[in-house]
Amino acid sequence: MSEPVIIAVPKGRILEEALPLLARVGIVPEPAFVDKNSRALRFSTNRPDIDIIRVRAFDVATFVAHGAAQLGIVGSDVLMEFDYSELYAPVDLGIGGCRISVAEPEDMAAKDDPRGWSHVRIATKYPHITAKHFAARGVQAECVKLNGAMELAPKLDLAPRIVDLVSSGRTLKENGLVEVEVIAEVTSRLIVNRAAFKTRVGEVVPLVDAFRRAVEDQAA
Ligand SMILES: Nc1ncnc2c1ncn2[C@@H]1O[C@H](COP(=O)(O)OP(=O)(O)OP(=O)(O)O)[C@@H](O)[C@H]1O
Ligand SMILES: O=P(O)(O)OC[C@H]1O[C@H](OP(=O)(O)OP(=O)(O)O)[C@H](O)[C@@H]1O
Repeated sequence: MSEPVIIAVPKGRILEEALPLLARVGIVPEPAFVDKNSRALRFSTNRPDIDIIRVRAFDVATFVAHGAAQLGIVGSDVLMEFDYSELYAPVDLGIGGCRISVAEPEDMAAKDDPRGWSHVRIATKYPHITAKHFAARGVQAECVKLNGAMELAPKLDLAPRIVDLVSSGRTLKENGLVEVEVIAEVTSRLIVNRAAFKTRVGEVVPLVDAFRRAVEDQAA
């Protein structure tokens, strides 16, 4: 038998929604996958031809782009940030819904006019998305790269504004910030390594179809 197809899934919040979706596709990981005490990173599934690896959200795209995994589940925010040409994203999975937005302190927003900005300093995990968003209207964005807790930046004078993911808005509110611009809506996508799509077509195409059907059945 050939090597199993590897599906990369993020270990963060998408995982909770990804597990029922995988089950609808007919893929059930071994019990260690959901065992918080397990330190394993690669897991077998009920399908001998499919293994799952659990990696950080940003790394899902890297593993799949380099062909270390053939498929992956990842937020469209990550795809926008990295823009890997080796990735094909054929299915919107309809999970992990949120948006990527610009936010600033409430008191600042009351007097601020985004149309007057010419240069902005932004704390973010997404410097590429941020720079592109502002460059499109001639605003220069100076980014301070953080990996989390961006909401702390304005009060601690690291940067007056942030670009981060927003879902319920609770994190912004509890940190005295308000959303001033939505950059993009975000959902999770199924991604496929372009080379694997050709070289392992017999394994990859039925899987992509199964994910597509699982999403359509859920929506119906
Ligand atoms: N508030 C949210 N609501 C819905 N989806 C979200 C939200 N925050 C993040 N996501 C989605 O989940 C993905 C992973 O989220 P997040 O980066 O918060 O996970 P994480 O476990 O903190 O990542 P890591 O620790 O690897 O940096 C994001 O890329 C995004 O697509
Ligand atoms: O609008 P809300 O519903 O409050 O969600 C937004 C929060 O969710 C994400 O963080 P996450 O909880 O994944 O933690 P992180 O900071 O470790 O990425 C994001 O970075 C925001 O902080």
